[in-house]
Order: sequence, then structure tokens, then C-alpha cells
Amino acid sequence: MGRIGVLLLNLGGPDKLEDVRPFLYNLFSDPEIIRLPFSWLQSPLAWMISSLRAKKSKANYQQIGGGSPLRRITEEQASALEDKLRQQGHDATVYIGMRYWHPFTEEAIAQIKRDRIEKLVVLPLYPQFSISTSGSSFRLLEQLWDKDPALQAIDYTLVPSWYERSGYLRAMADLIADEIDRAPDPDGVHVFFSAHGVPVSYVEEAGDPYQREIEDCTTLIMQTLNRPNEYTLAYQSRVGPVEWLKPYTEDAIEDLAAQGIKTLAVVPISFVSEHIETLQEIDMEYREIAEEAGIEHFQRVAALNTHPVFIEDLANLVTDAIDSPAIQFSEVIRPEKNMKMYPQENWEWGMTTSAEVWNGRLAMLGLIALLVEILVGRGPLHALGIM
Ligand SMILES: C=CC1=C(C)c2cc3[nH]c(cc4nc(cc5[nH]c(cc1n2)c(C)c5CCC(=O)O)C(CCC(=O)O)=C4C)c(C)c3C=C
Ligand SMILES: [Fe+2]
Repeated sequence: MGRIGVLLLNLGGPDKLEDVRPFLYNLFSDPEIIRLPFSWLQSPLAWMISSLRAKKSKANYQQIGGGSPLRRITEEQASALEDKLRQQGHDATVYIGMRYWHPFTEEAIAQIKRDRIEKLVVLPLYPQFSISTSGSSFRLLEQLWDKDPALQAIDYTLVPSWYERSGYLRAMADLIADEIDRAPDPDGVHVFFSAHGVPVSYVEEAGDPYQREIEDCTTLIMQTLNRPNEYTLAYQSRVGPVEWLKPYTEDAIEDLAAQGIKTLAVVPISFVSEHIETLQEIDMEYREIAEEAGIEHFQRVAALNTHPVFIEDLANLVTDAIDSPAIQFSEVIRPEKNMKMYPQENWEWGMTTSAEVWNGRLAMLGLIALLVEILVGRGPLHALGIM
């Protein structure tokens, strides 16, 4: 077999506070995150939202030391995986391709070409598939492949999702068991899975399998854990005015507190590394909400990071993918090209065709202004006391 490359795909995060605004610009420029009916509006909207959101987002990154730990942890995972594959006798090199910040996917692909990799396993570090995460990275890679004969010569395979793997489930269950056993009354601990949310329209209109995979994943982890503890699944980190998957994490925490639950073990489930949404949102924001609601012990289960059982399972996943029939870009779920991902409202007012076009454009601008105001929490409607 020729030289093996493993491309780990991840989201990326700002390394320092000055990176926050351009990182957000890259994120909101992605049509798999926000897709407008008029593509010419994508860049101005991304610029507006990133400029206005940067202050709040920077304050959050400031609270966790001034930047995201994602690059460092992903590099540690890549190096541990490469060591494991080499111990197993494979001539393998592991690359990192981030979607919205350094090292960008394009940089990894350039290196893969220079290294003359012949067999490539594309492995997203998201256990469950979403159009907004693995789907977005696959789409970017497909665009690079379409215009580059050198890439078309590489024998590649994609791993769309891998949450059912026994090593991953075992590592998650071990981390949860460690946290449960730290509590004063282990059997009374309520296991609280907090998944990153997506807008409901992704699931119901675009066919994103994310919610089903998250639900399956929690069931499988609880079976692997094999303890009598009760559990709940909720969704965190929503952005903007549309409806996201429910229940929302903050509401579910308050409901459990109202039912008299005193100890929560919160499990971050959509992501395998510590990041802003574990270190700031769960550890700080949700902890405060929980304690105010009457939860006495708010415990958080650690992210997998370089857990040895997890890294060994990733190595086995790579070799299993090499031995299985290849999965190509065309086989992965993607939204229709003209699908409005978010916002989704329709504007149907006006008498003539040209008036309708202009009404639509004005309504779109008004909606964008409203969307921006809701996202950043300030603007003319707030000033007038309407919001
Ligand atoms: C499986 C995980 C993730 C899904 C699904 C996802 C969808 C999604 N995210 C946004 C908006 C933002 N995400 C942000 C940060 C961020 N998102 C994920 C993971 C998923 N996102 C991670 C791991 C991170 C953090 C990276 C880090 O720096 O540690 C941000 C920026 C942070 C902030 O300002 O809050 C935004 C914005 C949308 C809109 C979306 C689905 C449509
Ligand atoms: Fe996100």
C-alpha cells in the first residue's frame, strides 16, 4: 500500500482575541451556516454579523484565557493518532484541516499534495454528522477536488460519522463513570447530555441526520455505561432568531432543578475537545443558571481530548476505513443548492413583478437589520424600547 494520509477535519477557533472577528467572518460566510436567497448578500451580512458579534464573543474568549484551545488539542490528537498508527506498522501521516481558522483545510491539502499521499482517509473530529460541520468541510474539499487533477488522482475515502464505534462509546462511558463516582450519591446523579444545537430547519427541511444521530449516540452511551442513572438530552449554543433544536439546555436545567434534582453530570456530546462551549458556556454560564435554580452539585464530564481508548479507536477507524469500500463526496448528504438555510421567512407582498422584486429586497434588508439586532442585542429597536 502507498503512503497513507489521514486528514482530521475540525472547526478551528481564534488563537488570540484579534483573531475573533476574522474567525467569525469566515464562519458566517459559510453558506452551510447561513444561506441567504441572494448569494450577493452573504459577504456583507457576514461582515456585519461578525463585526457586531465580535465584542460579546471576545469577552467569552477572554474568560477562557484569551483564545480557543482547539488548535493545541487537535494537534495533540493528531500526534497521538500518528504515533498509534505507526506503532501498528502503517506509514501514515496525520494532517489537520480547520474550516474557519488556522491551519486551514486548504493548507493541509497543499501539504498532502507536496507529500504525494496516495491513499487518504478524511476523518471529521465530529462523531455525529451535520450539514453545518462535517458536511460543510466535505463540501469545501469537493470544490478543491473538482478543480485539481492532482487531487483527483488520490484514492480517498470519507468517514461521515462514527459515533457508534465501541471504543468511542467506552471512552465516553468511562469519563461519565469517573464523574458519577465523584458525587456524594452516585446513583442519584442525573446524566445531562448537552449537544451543540442546529436550527430546526436543518433537520426538517434540509434532511440533516444530526438530531437522530445525537439521540442514538446518547442511547448507546447510556447502554455502555450500564448504570441506573436517569438522563436527559438538551441542546446548547443557539445563535440568532430562528427556532433551534429543543429542549434548550438552560430550560432543561431549570426543569430538572424544579423536579428536585440536586446533582448533574453535564456531558458535552457533539465535540471531542475542550473548547469555548465547554469551558465558558457550560462551566460558567450554565453552572450559574443551575446553581441559581437550586442544583447543588454541577459537575462537568471532561471532553475526550487524547483519551487513550479514544485515540486507539480512531486508529482502528482509519484502518477499517482503508479496508472498506470508499465513500465519495457524491454519497454524502447535502442541502439543495437553492435551499434557504437560515433565515427562512418568505416575503410575498407587492402588486407588480418589479415591485415584488424591490419589496423582496427591502424586506430582506429589514430582516437582516432585525437579525443583526437580535444577534448583537443592540440597535434602533432596543433604543426605542421595542425589544
Ligand atoms: C457539532 C458541533 C457544532 C455544530 C453542529 C455547530 C453549528 C453551528 N455553530 C454556529 C455558530 C457558532 N459556532 C461557534 C463556535 C463553535 N461551534 C462549534 C461546534 C459546532 N457548531 C465549536 C466547537 C465552536 C467553538 C470553537 C472554539 O473556538 O473553541 C461560534 C463562535 C463562538 C461564539 O461567538 O459563540 C458561532 C457564532 C451555527 C450558526 C451553527 C449551525 C448553523
Ligand atoms: Fe458552532
